[in-house]
Amino acid sequence: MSRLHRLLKIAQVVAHQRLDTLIPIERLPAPWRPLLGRFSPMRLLPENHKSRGERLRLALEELGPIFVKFGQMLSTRRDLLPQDIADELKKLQDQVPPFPAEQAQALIEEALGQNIHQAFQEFSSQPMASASIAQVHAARLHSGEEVVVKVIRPHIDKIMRKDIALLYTFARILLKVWPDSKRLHPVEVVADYEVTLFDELDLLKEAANTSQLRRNFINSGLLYVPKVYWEYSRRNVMVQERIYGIPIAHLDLLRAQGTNMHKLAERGVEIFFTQVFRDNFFHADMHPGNIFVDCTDPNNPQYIGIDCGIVGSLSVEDQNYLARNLLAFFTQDYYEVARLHIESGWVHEDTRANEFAAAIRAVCEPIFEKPLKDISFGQVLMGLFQTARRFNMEVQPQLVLLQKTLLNIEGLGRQLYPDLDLWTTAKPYLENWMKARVGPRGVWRKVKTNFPDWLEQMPELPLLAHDTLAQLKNWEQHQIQQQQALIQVQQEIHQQNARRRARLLGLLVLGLASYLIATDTPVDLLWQHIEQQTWPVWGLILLGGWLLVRG
Ligand SMILES: Nc1ncnc2c1ncn2[C@@H]1O[C@H](COP(=O)(O)OP(=O)(O)OP(=O)(O)O)[C@@H](O)[C@H]1O
Repeated sequence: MSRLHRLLKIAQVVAHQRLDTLIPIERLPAPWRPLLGRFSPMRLLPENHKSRGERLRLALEELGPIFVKFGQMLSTRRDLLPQDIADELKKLQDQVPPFPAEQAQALIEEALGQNIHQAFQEFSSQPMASASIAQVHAARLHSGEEVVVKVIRPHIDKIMRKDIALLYTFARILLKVWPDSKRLHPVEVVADYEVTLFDELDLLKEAANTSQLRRNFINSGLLYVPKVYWEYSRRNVMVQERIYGIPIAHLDLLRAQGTNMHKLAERGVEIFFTQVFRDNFFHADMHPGNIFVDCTDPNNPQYIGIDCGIVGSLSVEDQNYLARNLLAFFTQDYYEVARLHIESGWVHEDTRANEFAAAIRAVCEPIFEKPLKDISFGQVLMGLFQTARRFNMEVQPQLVLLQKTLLNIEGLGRQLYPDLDLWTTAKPYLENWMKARVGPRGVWRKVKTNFPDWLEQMPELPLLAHDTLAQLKNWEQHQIQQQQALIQVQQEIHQQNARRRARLLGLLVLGLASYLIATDTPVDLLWQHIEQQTWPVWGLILLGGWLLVRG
C-alpha cells in the first residue's frame, strides 16, 4: 500500500470517527482555529455520539495492528493521557487473523535450512495464537519434547516502518498545530514505541532474555520460564518448551483448583521485586496473556512466564533512586525525597528543596489518605515522575517501563487478592537492598567485586614501583644537576665582577699616572695637589670609587 493510499485511509478513519472533535480548538494558535474549527469540512459530516475514548479506540482498531499496539502502549501512559481515554485504550486487543500455515511453514524451513519434517516430528498447522507481530504453532521435536514455534509475520517490518513514519508525521504535525502538546512529548512517545516494536522483531533477543530469566529463577519455585531450543532459533523463528498452566486471568478456574490466592498474589510482588532488586533484570510485558500458573501444589502455586520480548534493567543510580525514594515515600518524608533528587543531580541543584517537597506532598498526600493496603506503588511513582518533570527532571525510559510494569503487577495482585498489602510484602526487599549497598556487607561486596581488578594489576606492581623509583631517582639527579649549574652560574658572575673591578682599578691607576705625568706633579705631592683641585676632579674620583665598590 502506497504512502498516499495509507494517508487517505487514515483521513477516512479520522473523518468516520470524527476525531477532529478531539482537537481542543480554543487552545490552538489563531491561524489554525478557523481551518480546523468553524470552516473544517468535517463539520459537514454527521455527528458521532460515542465517547471520545471509544472513537479513538475504534479508529486505532480500523488502522490495524501497529496502531492497536501503539494504543495499548499509550493506555499505560496515564501520566500523559486523560483517564477516560486511557481506560478505553486499555480495551484494545491485538487479535489479528492468522496468516496461512503454509506461509509459516515456508518461513520456518527457510530460516532453519531444512524441511519441516526434518526439523520436527509433528507440526500443527492450526496456530495456537496469532498476534500482530508473530504467530505461534505447537510442534514436537524428534527427541519427543513438546515445543511451541513462534514465527514473525511476513513483511511485518516493512509495514511497521511505514506506520511508524506516519506516526512521526502525526507527532510533528501535532507539535506544529498545537504547541501546548509539547508537554505530551509526542515525538519521544513514538520513538519509545519504535524501539520496543523493533526489539520485538528480533526473536534471538527474546530467546536470550528468556534464557536469562530462566537461569535467574531456576531453583526458586516462584517462577518457571520455559527452556529455549537454541539450535532451532533464528532471528524470525524461536522454538521453546511448551508449558501447561492456568492462564492467570482465569480466576474462577484458579479458585476451583483450591489455589492459595493470597500466596499467589504475594508471590507476584516478590517475583517483581526480586527481578528489580536482586537480578536487575525484569520482565516488562507482564500482561495477563503472558502469565500462567502451575497449580500442581495449590498451596504453593508457581508462576509461569512467557514472552520475554520486552525486559528492563536499571542502572545502579536508578536502582538507588527507586529504593531510597520508595522508602522515603512510605515514611512520608517528602523533604528527604526532594533532598535525594537535588543531591544526586536528578533535578537542578538550584531547585529549592522546600518547594519541591511541597509539590510532591500535594501529589502524594491524597494517595496516602487511603489505607496502606490500597496504596499503589505505581501511582506513587507516577505522581513523583509527573512532579519531577515539572521541575525539569528527565525521567529515564527504563524507570517509566518499571513504573508501568509495577502498575500491571499491582493490578494483577489485587485482582487475585483484594486485601494484598504491597508495602509489607515489598519493604523487606527494599531494606535488604539498602543494607546490602550501604552496610558492612555492601562494603565487603564492593571489595570482593573490585578484588579481581586489583589482582589483575598485581603483576604490574613491581614494574610500576620500579618505574616510579627510577623516576624519583632521575628527579633527584636532576635536582642536584640543577643546583650545581646554579652554583656554577653564581661563581661565573662573581669572577666576572672581580675581573671588572680589576679592570676599573687598572684604569684608575692609569688615569692618575697619566695625570701626574701630564701635570708634572711629583708623587709625594699628589694629595696636596688633589686638595687644590676643583669639583670635576672630585667627581671623577668619586665615580671611580663607586664603580669599584659596586663591582
Ligand atoms: N511456551 C509456550 N507454551 C505454551 N503456550 C505458549 C508458549 N508460548 C506462547 N504460547 C501461547 O501463545 C500465545 C502467544 O504467545 P506470545 O505471547 O509469546 O506471542 P506474542 O506474539 O508476543 O503475543 P502478544 O504480543 O499478544 O503478547 C500465548 O498467549 C500462549 O497462549
